[in-house]
Amino acid sequence: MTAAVSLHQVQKSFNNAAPVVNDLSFDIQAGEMFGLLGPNGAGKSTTIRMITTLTQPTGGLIQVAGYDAVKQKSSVKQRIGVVLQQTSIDGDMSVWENMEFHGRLHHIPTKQRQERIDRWLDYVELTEKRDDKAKTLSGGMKRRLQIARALLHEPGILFLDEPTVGLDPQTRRRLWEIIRNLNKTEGLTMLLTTHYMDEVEYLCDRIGIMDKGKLIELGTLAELRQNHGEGLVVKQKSDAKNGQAEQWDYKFFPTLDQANQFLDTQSEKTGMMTRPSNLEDIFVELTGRNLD
Ligand SMILES: Nc1ncnc2c1ncn2[C@@H]1O[C@H](COP(=O)(O)OP(=O)(O)OP(=O)(O)O)[C@@H](O)[C@H]1O
Repeated sequence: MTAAVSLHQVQKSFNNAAPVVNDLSFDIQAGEMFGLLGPNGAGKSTTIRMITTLTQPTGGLIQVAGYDAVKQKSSVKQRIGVVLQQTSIDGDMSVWENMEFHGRLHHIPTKQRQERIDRWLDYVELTEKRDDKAKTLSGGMKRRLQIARALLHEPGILFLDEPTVGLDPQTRRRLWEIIRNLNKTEGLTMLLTTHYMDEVEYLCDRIGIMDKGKLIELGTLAELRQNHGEGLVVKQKSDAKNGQAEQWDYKFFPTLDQANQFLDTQSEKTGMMTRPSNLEDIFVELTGRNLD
């Protein structure tokens, strides 16, 4: 079976400097919701820009729906929808006009275009705003408009770069539901990048963790927890006096039971506790860093 997206030893350098994406290989299967997680500067946006044909890799092979992302750009573009951080909507055009303009760019015939505009505006709950100027929309509504617009030519694969960055928790939840439904109900294959752990935990079937241009971990959350340990003993290193941040030591155990047993054997338990491990613990373990 051909993967929906396939990267093989992909590399990207700017101006002959050290690569910002290095030897990156992974596949995304049709219907999968894949999350690329990493701190700022890890190379996530560059990766998504290469897969969506906006930036050319300096090495390796990228295939999307079986087409080469360098040599068969237009075939790739027809099959993908893209919502990047800097994707622009025209603030002086109405919501409907933004959709119409995009539909015309894709040469979608009039009747089909009107039907799809209605369908996707309804899907992202913007029908009531169709005649409002885009600049009057809230941040969450703008993001929903970008998603509706990216779906107008009915791509099979959707790319979302940091879809909920800068949005308040309630607005993020609402977007998550839309994104999840697009994958689970509409069957879209999706790649999203984020530096939010909860976003990945909630939405993604599989997770790739990137750091410094490299893929350092790949699997389902359950697999990552199994690999690193499902139980954790946490010990406070110093208290949070004088405005200092609390510092913690973590020790992974294969299961929570084993973490509990370890704690029982300790004569001095002050400042120690056990809990199930999560993605953030694994990320810190792998990179020695917290995500901001
Ligand atoms: N056009 C460019 N020219 C030179 N360097 C670039 C260019 N685009 C990105 N970079 C560098 O590549 C590295 C990776 O950036 P990238 O935006 O891909 O990371 P990211 O993981 O998406 O982070 P963020 O969440 O901040 O966007 C950074 O060091 C960045 O400065």
